[in-house]
Amino acid sequence: MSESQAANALAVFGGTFNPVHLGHLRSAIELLEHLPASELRFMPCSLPPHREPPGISARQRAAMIELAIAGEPRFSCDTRELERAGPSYTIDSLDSLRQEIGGQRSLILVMGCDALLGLDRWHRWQELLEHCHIAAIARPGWEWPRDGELAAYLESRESKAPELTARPAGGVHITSLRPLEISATEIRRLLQSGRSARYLVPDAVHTYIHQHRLYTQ
Ligand SMILES: Nc1ncnc2c1ncn2[C@@H]1O[C@H](COP(=O)(O)OP(=O)(O)OP(=O)(O)O)[C@@H](O)[C@H]1O
Ligand SMILES: O=C(O)c1ccc[n+]([C@@H]2O[C@H](COP(=O)([O-])O)[C@@H](O)[C@H]2O)c1
Repeated sequence: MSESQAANALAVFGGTFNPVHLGHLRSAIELLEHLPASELRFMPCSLPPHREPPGISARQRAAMIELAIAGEPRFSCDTRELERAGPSYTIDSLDSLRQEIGGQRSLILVMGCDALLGLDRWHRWQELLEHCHIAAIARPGWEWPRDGELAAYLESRESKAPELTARPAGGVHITSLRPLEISATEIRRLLQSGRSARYLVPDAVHTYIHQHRLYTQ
């Protein structure tokens, strides 16, 4: 594979993004440059398959992503999960992404290691790596799973970054990036208790949250 093909990898960062914050954004740019990928798409889910429905609409969560990424040409917001009814299963999105980009381009699903540790509870989880690679961001305190089916599955597919960009799918790469201990839960809690979430989210997201009176109850 040529260098230009390798640099053409597409990274997709799925999440509830309720709201998107600087932890997501900084990790995304560091990961994009580490892999490297030519573009990274944030893919907000509509109905999270595995947790309570977010209190605000998927359109509002996507609008905040659009505000957060404005001016960064390597980032975009992929709204395909907003167009589907029912739970936003990642396998369905990967199917649809493959139809869009074809079978040859490297496709890298990005997640935090907390999400990776629950991978064996995802819908049709053992098919995910037929469609994509996984790049997982190691967060402080994270440990590689020691035993069980998931541990063996991940270990047998562990790959270095250049292996992810050299083929379309099938590898698992775990990398430590600058740890920013920010969570959407903490942001919602701050706002619910009347405190400020400023400087944990981009200013434009902060303004949007206040204009739309989000997370106040
Ligand atoms: N500070 C962070 N640094 C790196 N990755 C993160 C960070 N926060 C969340 N992630 C990852 O981003 C993805 C989407 O996360 P999500 O939208 O649920 O954000 P969150 O902050 O974890 O939200 P919540 O607190 O509501 O669970 C997940 O794979 C998660 O592991
Ligand atoms: O497909 C599934 O069964 C599945 C189960 C749990 C989580 N996911 C996806 O994992 C991503 C991270 O989820 P979350 O809850 O950390 O925002 C998000 O894109 C979810 O849709 C997907």
